[in-house]
Amino acid sequence: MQTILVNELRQRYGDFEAVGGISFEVGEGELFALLGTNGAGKTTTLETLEGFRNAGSGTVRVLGHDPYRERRALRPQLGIMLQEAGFFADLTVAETVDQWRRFTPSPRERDEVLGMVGLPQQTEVRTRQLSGGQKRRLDLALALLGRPRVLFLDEPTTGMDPEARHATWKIVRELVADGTTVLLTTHYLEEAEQLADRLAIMHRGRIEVAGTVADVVAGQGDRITFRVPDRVPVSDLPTLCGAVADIAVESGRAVAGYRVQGLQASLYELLRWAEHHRLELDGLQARSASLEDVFLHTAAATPEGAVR
Ligand SMILES: Nc1ncnc2c1ncn2[C@@H]1O[C@H](COP(=O)(O)OP(=O)(O)OP(=O)(O)O)[C@@H](O)[C@H]1O
Repeated sequence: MQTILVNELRQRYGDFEAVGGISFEVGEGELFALLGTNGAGKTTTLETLEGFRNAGSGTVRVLGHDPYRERRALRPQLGIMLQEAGFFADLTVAETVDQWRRFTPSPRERDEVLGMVGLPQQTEVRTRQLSGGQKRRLDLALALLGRPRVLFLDEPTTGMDPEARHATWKIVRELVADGTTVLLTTHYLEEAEQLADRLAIMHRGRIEVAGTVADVVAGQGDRITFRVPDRVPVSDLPTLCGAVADIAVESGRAVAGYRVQGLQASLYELLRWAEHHRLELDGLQARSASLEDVFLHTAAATPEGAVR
């Protein structure tokens, strides 16, 4: 049995289809990241899995349960970190945790969860006085109180400084190593690269690409870029193993960018061309595709407002 199963899920808000028939599965102890452009439908998908919304159509299962209809059975096994924290501003951190402990079966001790998320010094601070990153950490502490089998994290590290983000990644890695299944959404591609066993990139309600980071990046080609030399008209730039240059302007200079299959042969052609024309190639870079390249390519493929 898959811990999380989504099959042909569709969700509408009135006439607007926010999720347009997506499918994916997450196995026990796996971390799956949902990436996507703004408004792609990630939170709507997460809210459906968390049992806050009934599936418009399609099938959704978490630990074998329908999360909306069987919420009562499922809820104690879930940890949920929403995008916006909803704390009582006048309660202290300790009071907030204590209040949540009352509603949680066999909860972790207060000191244990605050220690896990790195807030042991803040017990007497009122929640309204916490920084944005500390609020996210308190939110994570509350999601971990019930030792969840499945953890939903909606942009868990937004507002955190790099140190807090790395500390949070460490906590999440340890939870996954202990067998917790995690579904997270993030806008930080590095977060997905660091944590995800598998990921999916959503755009306008659809999953455009999915797999391991290596799967997703494979087949995207490598990148060669350089500043176009002043005396070379753009129309005279070479093709590299059949690839044509895309021209971008950076700091007032034209930059040629090629998406090529296989760096070595393409670089060889480029360097031979430069040698032949006695050109120095400023800012020459050659590298493999990154998750960011795939993300930007996916977002550009069907821009907002375009008809599919
Ligand atoms: N309650 C609602 N009523 C109407 N439209 C909504 C509602 N909630 C979300 N939407 C719309 O549905 C689409 C998907 O929203 P959703 O919040 O799921 O996207 P997201 O991928 O989480 O976006 P972001 O990365 O910006 O948080 C958006 O266009 C959003 O404006």
